[in-house]
Amino acid sequence: MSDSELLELQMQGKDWRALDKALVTFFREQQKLPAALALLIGQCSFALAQGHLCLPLKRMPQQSEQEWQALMALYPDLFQLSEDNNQPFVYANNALYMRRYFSYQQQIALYLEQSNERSQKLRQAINPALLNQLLEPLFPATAATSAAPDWQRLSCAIAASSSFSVITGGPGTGKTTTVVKLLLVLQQLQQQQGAAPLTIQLAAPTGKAAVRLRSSIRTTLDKLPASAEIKSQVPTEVSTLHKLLGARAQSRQFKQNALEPLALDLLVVDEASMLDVELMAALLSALPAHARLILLGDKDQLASVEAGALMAELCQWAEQGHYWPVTVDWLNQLSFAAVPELLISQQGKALEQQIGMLRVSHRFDPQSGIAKLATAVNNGQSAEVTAICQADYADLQYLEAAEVRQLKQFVLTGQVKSQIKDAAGFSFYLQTVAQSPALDASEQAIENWAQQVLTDFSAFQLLCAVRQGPFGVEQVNLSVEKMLHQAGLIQQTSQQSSQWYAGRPVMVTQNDYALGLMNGDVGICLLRPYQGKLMLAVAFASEDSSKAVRWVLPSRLQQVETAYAITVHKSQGSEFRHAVLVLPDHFSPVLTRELIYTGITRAAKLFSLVCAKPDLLALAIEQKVQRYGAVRL
Ligand SMILES: Nc1ncnc2c1ncn2[C@@H]1O[C@H](COP(=O)(O)OP(=O)(O)OP(=O)(O)O)[C@@H](O)[C@H]1O
Repeated sequence: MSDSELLELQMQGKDWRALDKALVTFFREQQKLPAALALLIGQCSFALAQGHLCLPLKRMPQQSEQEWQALMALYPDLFQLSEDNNQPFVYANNALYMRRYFSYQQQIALYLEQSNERSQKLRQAINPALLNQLLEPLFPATAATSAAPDWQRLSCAIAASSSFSVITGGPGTGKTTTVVKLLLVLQQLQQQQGAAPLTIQLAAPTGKAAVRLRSSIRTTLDKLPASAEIKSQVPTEVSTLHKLLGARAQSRQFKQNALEPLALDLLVVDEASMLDVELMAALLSALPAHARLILLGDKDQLASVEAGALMAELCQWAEQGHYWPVTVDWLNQLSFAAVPELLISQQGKALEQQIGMLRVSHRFDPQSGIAKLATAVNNGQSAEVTAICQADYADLQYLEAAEVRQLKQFVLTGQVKSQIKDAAGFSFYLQTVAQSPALDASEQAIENWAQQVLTDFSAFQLLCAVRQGPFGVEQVNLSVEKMLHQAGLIQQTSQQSSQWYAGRPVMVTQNDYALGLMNGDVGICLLRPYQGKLMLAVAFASEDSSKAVRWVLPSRLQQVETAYAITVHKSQGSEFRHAVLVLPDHFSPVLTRELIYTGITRAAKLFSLVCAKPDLLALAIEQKVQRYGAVRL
């Protein structure tokens, strides 16, 4: 097929977004581009939609790389090949970038390079004996730590002596616990050196993740051995990154930037797998030069919806360690058990010396169904995954359903196996919704009830892999509503004249700065008493610790979707007592190992897998996310 025919096909087809097509039309008209280059630009723009930072030219086999370069060289105002004239496209690392994304990549790479140097100096300046003394009460020796290194202790030491560091680990491996201990260690170091306490800020990419981190920091801090004075120097408030950076409506620019940097000495960002390169670049711009940055997250989770796979890339070698012998000598001074030789590598990069991986889950017994399933999925063992699904685990249910309506009973009770307690289907939270307080109830009683509804709702969540089709988020939500309506648990559905009814869960789909609601926030519509009458209002968990619930009038919520089912992407940063992953009946490129792993690890106690077409599970597990572009050059 000729370039013109291929271009025509894409311009008329469904793959490219309207934005990709508009870009091609614009440059074709402005620059009289030949079809081949127009196709290249269209594919480069479309690559971003798929999460890539760039388009490697090897993905455009119509011409050799030299031929592409020669073609691009004919349009020096459009393509940067050597000299930088602020052209909209940049050719580098055998790939074509849109300038903005090339700049983000360069900025992050430069930061990593500079922080490597700063970290090496910092590590040399810290006395291991003093550090050991501070680690001792927080990470005492146990039978386990004499047999294998205590990775929480060592990750804490790594982060304490780094300007930039990452602590990665699966669910319940103690990322929060470790970081709270780290903050106590750092504040004690300051005290011992007669320096002022560090100004620390905690942040997360979504409101839900921020609320979760806040409550888990508080519980952790209470339990730890440290003086009240030192504990008071560890913040318990957690902000969303957008709030911290001062996001502005209708603008990509933040209030805090290189000219107005954040007033802090140390920033901890949780759920870092959700960070995309644009947000990371904005964060780095706003970070004062002396400040430390610590990222927490699970490297195996789905990458951000936007371009880049930052966390996976930073932690590319975390599993293997890739620690230099000198790093291991240093770590061994702080460890009860020696770091295994397998984790030593002369070839490791400076970045790897700043990464700690937590390797033991304290939430899931390694013999539990959830832990075994998550591991088998991560290792790509599809036969093992099928066997685990069929086996009899108390925390795992497997259900095949060729049509959504077969899920009716399951949606109400959450139960497949009769011996499983607390499976909590949707009838669980709807019972709480029905127990509304009396008309003259106090505001506190109303708030307590709404808070209980929100908690009970998070006991059961359907997670869909896709949006469209019979098992996609949209159809599943409609079907569930119908089932709950037929069961008399809700009074109407959102398809009726007024979309709003008591019990309707909704997810915000766009940041609304005026209302203070962020994309991904979940609220529940309730019939609440107000001045002697009943009125519909939507309750959201409050990020502000002074109150538990924030009320918003339904009429003010323009960008929301019903949320009995949400996509796995949107569930990142959240945890549900019983998480249900619903796989579709057709293959889709979004079905990947990372997606299945992310779905499974949203479950705190019970995980159910619903398969419309069982063979798709193995296919999905064999498919790993691949994203082009690299921040570590
Ligand atoms: N070394 C340990 N020994 C025993 N229990 C621990 C240890 N570390 C953490 N825990 C417990 O394990 C649970 C999970 O810890 P934590 O919340 O720190 O993990 P996380 O990795 O941040 O989890 P999440 O997956 O929610 O991000 C908590 O109840 C915590 O108290």
